[in-house]
Amino acid sequence: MSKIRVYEYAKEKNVSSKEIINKLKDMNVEVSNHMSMINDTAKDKLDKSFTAKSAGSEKVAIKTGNSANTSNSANNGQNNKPKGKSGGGQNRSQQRGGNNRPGKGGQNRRGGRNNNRSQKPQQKRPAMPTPDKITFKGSLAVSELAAKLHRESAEIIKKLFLQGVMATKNQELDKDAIELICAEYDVEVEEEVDVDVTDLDNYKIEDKEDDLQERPAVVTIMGHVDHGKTTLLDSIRDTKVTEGEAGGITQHIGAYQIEENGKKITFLDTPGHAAFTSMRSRGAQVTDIAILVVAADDGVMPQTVEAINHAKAAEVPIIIAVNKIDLEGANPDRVMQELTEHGLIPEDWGGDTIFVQLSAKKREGIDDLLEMILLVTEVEELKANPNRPAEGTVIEAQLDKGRGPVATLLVQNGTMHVGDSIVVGHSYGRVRAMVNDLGRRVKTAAPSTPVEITGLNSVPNAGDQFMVFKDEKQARQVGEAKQQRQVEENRSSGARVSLDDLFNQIKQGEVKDINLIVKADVHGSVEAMAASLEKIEVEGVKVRIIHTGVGAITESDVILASASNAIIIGFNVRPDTNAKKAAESENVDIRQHRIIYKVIEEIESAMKGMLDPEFEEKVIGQAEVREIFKVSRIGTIAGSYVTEGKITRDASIRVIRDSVVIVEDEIDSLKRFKDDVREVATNYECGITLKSFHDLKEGDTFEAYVMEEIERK
Ligand SMILES: Nc1nc2c(ncn2[C@@H]2O[C@H](COP(=O)(O)OP(=O)(O)OP(=O)(O)O)[C@@H](O)[C@H]2O)c(=O)[nH]1
Repeated sequence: MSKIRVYEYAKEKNVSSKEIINKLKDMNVEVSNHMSMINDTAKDKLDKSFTAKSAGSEKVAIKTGNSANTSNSANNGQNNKPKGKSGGGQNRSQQRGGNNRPGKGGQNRRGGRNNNRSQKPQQKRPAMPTPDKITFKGSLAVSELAAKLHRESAEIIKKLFLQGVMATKNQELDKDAIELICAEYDVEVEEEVDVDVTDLDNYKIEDKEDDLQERPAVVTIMGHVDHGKTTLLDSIRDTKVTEGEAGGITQHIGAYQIEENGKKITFLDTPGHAAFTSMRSRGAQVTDIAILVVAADDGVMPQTVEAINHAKAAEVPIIIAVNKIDLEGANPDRVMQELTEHGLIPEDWGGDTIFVQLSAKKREGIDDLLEMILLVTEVEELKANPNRPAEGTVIEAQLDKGRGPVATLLVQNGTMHVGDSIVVGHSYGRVRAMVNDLGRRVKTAAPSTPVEITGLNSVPNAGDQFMVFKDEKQARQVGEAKQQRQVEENRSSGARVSLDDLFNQIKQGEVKDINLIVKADVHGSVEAMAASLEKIEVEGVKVRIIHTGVGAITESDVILASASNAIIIGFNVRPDTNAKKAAESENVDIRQHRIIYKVIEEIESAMKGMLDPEFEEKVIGQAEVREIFKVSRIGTIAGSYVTEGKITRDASIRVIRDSVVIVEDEIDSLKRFKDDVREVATNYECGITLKSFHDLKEGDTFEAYVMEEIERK
């Protein structure tokens, strides 16, 4: 038995030694380098793999009609046989001999075929085995499908033709056509779909039927204005929540849970159907049962009908609470009658709608209502798997000054634990602390439980989906990808909210919340302003304060504004240089004010479409105070250096100290040396005195601005 070294074999086959080493490794034959010996068994295997390979390459040769090349390359292989190794193994000489002895073609298929082919090239193409399965993305051209099936395009074209489809080689075939053709060859087809890493649906865990357990119903109370939604929610909470929970302080977290006959019911504590609908518009379905409150003295009103339609669209069972039956003018029968017109027919009248008569104010009939809720819950067979990572929906979220982003989450499946890694809408983090509706810290939250959590890196939106990930790293990756996606979407949409076109965007339904970032010089102002701004509501559009802070407007404020489509309000503070640049490139609107009511007025009138800025402030230059001269008769002269733009005699001046506007004033005198001048340009020194403010300090900055009339769009 003779042996051959890797490099020799490689040379013989006209391939690199590396390729041979890899092939041997694939065959589990250990070789250390190109000098290693290949034993006979391994060589046999290698020979076979080369035979198979060359059979495959023949297809190409035939296709190009260049059969001579194929034979040449076979010859080359022989010619490259290492010298001095003539005894180079019987195997080799046998194989080579195969070429010389066509009659024994079976020993060397390649050689045999080559010879045959040179006689009858058209017939000799070997059929590559049809694959068991092919994969594709989107669509395939006929030629691509042919290649995947190891067939000629003509064959596929013919098959298509027989199926009544006229196609050319380059024609794109859709999924159906691909499947049809593959079915003829008994080949399985799999469509490769790009997985969207930001889509939480891709991470959803399917529960086995056996793992599902009963869960409490999540109930929303809807109805017309003043029909008693809040009173009903309050009376349910007051009568039930504190029972057995002595000392429990109810807390408004957007939802609460009560217990009736040993069973829990979760109420979304957001009166009106606004929450219900806005969540649904985000694709979140949190409600299992809708309670429709109708005042017995008022009957069916426009919002009652709206509520019915929303509940029907969401395919949520409706229980009618006929409220205020304590009133003299109460007429429950009329309510029932009116509701039949909307397909809600009481059981007594042959329908299947549950009606409960109650007085939310007098707390009568509450137990009946709860009993009916439990009944519907049973019928609906509401289930979840508590033994898996949690997922659900954001009920409410806001930024808390002390605790950072705070979100009330409704766990809809699984159980949430403190410490869980979580992705919530576009934010993510680890559940730092969980508080229930009684204000108590809890460690776990089972299905249908509302909990308030902290630990997120930003404020999510109501209606956002959340999901707990077992792997913290994965949670972070998904969260970061989602955040990045949002930044890109906002950037590409280019439709940043600016106060000037806010009204149009509201009208077109593009804006539902106005996100604001509030920066001010002192805590008190931030708080006062945030509180007043949050109260503004025009046409159902609300102000949402997503971030507040004390100090200059920074680049990170601008980036946050850009990512969340927010407007920045600076109260007595300015953007620093980087923030200015970022705001320009990111197209973020920064509004600067010195009087609180002006801020409120501006936002409110912008929302009403009445923003009418006829004049706009234009900053024309900046100067740095380098030296202070106190002159008894004149006051304080600020020896200044113009760093940007120009300072003009008639400009208004803001004095900025540590990024905070400390005063606004007028120029009293502007001098170059001893002369009064009308303006001083960049890189020139000048002496400035102000009309009323004299407490200037070295390092102060003068910002010069003029009011310019602007053209309205
Ligand atoms: N007599 C009587 N008055 C009630 C009853 N329920 C509510 N009210 C009164 O009706 C008025 C409106 O009640 P709310 O609970 O604020 O009504 P609402 O539907 O939440 O109203 P909006 O929040 O404005 O949509 C209040 O003055 C309540 O005291 C009731 O059962 N009987």
